[in-house]
Amino acid sequence: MRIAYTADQIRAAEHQLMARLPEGTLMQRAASGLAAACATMLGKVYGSRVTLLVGSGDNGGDALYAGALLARRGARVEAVLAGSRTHEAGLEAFLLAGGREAGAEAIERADLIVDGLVGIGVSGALREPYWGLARAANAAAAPTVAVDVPSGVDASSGRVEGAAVEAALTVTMGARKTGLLVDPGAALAGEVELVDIGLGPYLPDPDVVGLTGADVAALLPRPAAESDKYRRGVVGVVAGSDQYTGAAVLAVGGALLAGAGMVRYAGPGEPVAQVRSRWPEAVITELERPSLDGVGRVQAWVVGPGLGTGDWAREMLAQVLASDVPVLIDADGLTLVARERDLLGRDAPVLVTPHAGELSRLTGAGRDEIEADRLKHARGAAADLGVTVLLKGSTTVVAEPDRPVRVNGTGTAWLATGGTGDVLSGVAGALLAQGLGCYDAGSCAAYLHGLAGRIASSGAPLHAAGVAAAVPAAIRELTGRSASR
Ligand SMILES: NC(=O)C1=CN([C@@H]2O[C@H](COP(=O)(O)OP(=O)(O)OC[C@H]3O[C@@H](n4cnc5c(N)ncnc54)[C@H](O)[C@@H]3O)[C@@H](O)[C@H]2O)[C@@H](O)CC1
Ligand SMILES: Nc1ncnc2c1ncn2[C@@H]1O[C@H](COP(=O)(O)OP(=O)(O)O)[C@@H](O)[C@H]1O
Ligand SMILES: [K+]
Repeated sequence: MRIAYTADQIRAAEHQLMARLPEGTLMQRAASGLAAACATMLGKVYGSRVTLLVGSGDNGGDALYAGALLARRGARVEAVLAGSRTHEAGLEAFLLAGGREAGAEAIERADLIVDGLVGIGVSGALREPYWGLARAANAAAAPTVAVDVPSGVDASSGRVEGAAVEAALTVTMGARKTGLLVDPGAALAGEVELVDIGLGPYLPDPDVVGLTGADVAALLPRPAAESDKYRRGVVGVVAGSDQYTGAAVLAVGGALLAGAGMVRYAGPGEPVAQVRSRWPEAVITELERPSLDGVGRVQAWVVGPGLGTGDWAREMLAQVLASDVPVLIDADGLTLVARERDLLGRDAPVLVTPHAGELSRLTGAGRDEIEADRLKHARGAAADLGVTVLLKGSTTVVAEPDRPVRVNGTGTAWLATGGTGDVLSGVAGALLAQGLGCYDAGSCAAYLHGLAGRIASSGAPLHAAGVAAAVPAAIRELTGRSASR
């Protein structure tokens, strides 16, 4: 499990630890970890050119002490002092070790840039001259190592107001920061290396959690020797319409390939014909009118993709929600719920899977605002609606009241293509039907879907059906062949 914390949580832990240690100990630990990471990146330290961007706070102090260590190993280290003041002891140590002060032009001659402008103490958009230095570092040929967080990224949310440093590596102190796991911050952090400064015992429950492949493998249901198709989990899919047939095919495919024991599909003539020809495995009910009578028992429903938003769709959604099993609502289902919130009043669990535009419809917040602070809006919606919210996008986040938000970064931007969300709804539905709760089903589905996207893409365009087809390979990659007994 990768865990991360807000700036406030880190500060509180630091205070407790600092009270037990001689002054400056933590910064020395941070600086030696940082210097070691820079040395690895440089390969050869002696004779290399390192430029430090030094802000007015302790983030700059970390950079200066690390710069001193590199200077002692023979690097030519220059420091651009950007703040109205500079960490005094750090600067003294730096100069004593042979480091030199320089102007912004030192950025261009560097082999490596160290971004110590601002860390967890950032507030708002970078001000000048930090802003200009961040841009110059981004434009330079040399890679940048960010100290603690890339300057300009809000450590607690991943939010970026204005410009931020684009790091090749972020060396983060004590514990990961939430903003390193959530876009846009995550995308700017590059690789993230954690330096242990002894904070562990003082850290509270994490703010956010990222599942690893091993975590997902441990959570994924596997068929046992005595399994049968009913006990493995039956998913019901109510998706597609005469106008949008593909959504039905893709959602059913996601469910089948994510390990459902059986998939029941119910819909009108056109999508039925498509699903029947594409997935002979599905058990299909062709509907003359919007009714679940005679469709049979399921352990979870997926409702909404391509369903439309007219009376038929509304009636199907209402009937699905009147059942006593978990329901995943996506796409058009979310538009209907946004119009009629009372539909969500049910006892059994609900997982909603909006993208930012759909969440905007549900909550009234602007789409850009949601994308800038995904955590806040997913958390807020989960609390307001009393459901589990899986917010899709470049970082997918899964929020449920009173639990750390789960974040997923396994995807690829190639997934931003029509229909991939329909596949995700099927995958998550299959996991719900197999007995996972909304929180686990949502976060495991996001992980598998992202991994399947990477497998399907392999650096080139993918299509949604290809993502569904790659789901078994994603599961195999996580669990190994032993899973298939
Ligand atoms: N306190 C400690 O013992 C430790 C601190 N650590 C380092 O200290 C950092 C936190 O230090 P600070 O609390 O001094 O805070 P920072 O160094 O992150 O930033 C504070 C300074 O940045 C300026 N600033 C804030 N927002 C700005 C903006 N938008 N544009 C321009 N300037 C801005 C403020 O005026 C302030 O002077 C951590 O990120 C980490 O790098 C680590 O060394 C671990 C140990
Ligand atoms: N930039 C991106 N990086 C990674 N994944 C992305 C990105 N953009 C979209 N995705 C993923 O692609 C899928 C798109 O789903 P959705 O927006 O519902 O599309 P559709 O309705 O066409 O199926 C989601 O799983 C989402 O998380
Ligand atoms: K920084």
